[in-house]
Amino acid sequence: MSQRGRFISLEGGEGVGKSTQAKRLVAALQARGIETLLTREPGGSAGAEAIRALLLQGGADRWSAGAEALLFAAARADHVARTILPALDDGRWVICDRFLDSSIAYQGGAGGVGEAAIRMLHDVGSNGFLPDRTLLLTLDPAEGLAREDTPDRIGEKGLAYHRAVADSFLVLAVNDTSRFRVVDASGSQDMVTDRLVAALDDML
Ligand SMILES: Nc1ncnc2c1ncn2[C@@H]1O[C@H](COP(=O)(O)OP(=O)(O)OP(=O)(O)O)[C@@H](O)[C@H]1O
Ligand SMILES: Cc1cn([C@H]2C[C@H](O)[C@@H](COP(=O)(O)O)O2)c(=O)[nH]c1=O
Repeated sequence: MSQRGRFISLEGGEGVGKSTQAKRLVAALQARGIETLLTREPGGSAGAEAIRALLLQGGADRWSAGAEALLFAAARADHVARTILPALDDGRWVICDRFLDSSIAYQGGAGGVGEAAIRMLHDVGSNGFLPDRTLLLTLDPAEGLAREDTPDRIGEKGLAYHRAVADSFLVLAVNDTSRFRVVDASGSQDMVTDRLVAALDDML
């Protein structure tokens, strides 16, 4: 039987480079002979991708923060059960572009739902399942938003909301230094990839 894979999430605000770096990280791991699956949230399974369309299209006030939290938790439950756990059980590593901490920072912190409520929904939907390591990419939110050509429904919520998201992410990282690594997202893409690989060094 193969050894269980590792589950790595990439987190951070809008435009910090998560999607770019998730692909680069997969390439770096595969170059080391590690079979790796790239996935994302919201999405990553058929049901979760259908919920993604509901969440990211429409006007900024289409959903309340509470309704958003429920939809993200439902999408995550499907994604964990149908995509993430089977890949880990097969021995593959999973790189996930956003996971639970996005819900805590966006809906829980900036949206005002609260961290405890988000964790409770995650307990119900996904048995409280957590990444082995979370890489938090940090960049000034104004710089990140300026990189986005076509912001989605949540990306359009305004700078104050996104500053609150960035603050919430940092609090999470400071409070759980065993799971989180904070990685500077400024500089060239190569520089950021090198920092991310270094932040996984002890697992390689
Ligand atoms: N190190 C970098 N320096 C400058 N631009 C970058 C860097 N990394 C990525 N970008 C560019 O910034 C934009 C956003 O990158 P990307 O989509 O990877 O960010 P993201 O964090 O996944 O965004 P989102 O929050 O919307 O998911 C893209 O145009 C990308 O090419
Ligand atoms: C998982 C998750 C995501 N969000 C927000 C963050 C972004 O604005 C979008 C996802 O877009 P991306 O370009 O694919 O990163 O959704 C959120 O508010 N809560 C979450 O749990």
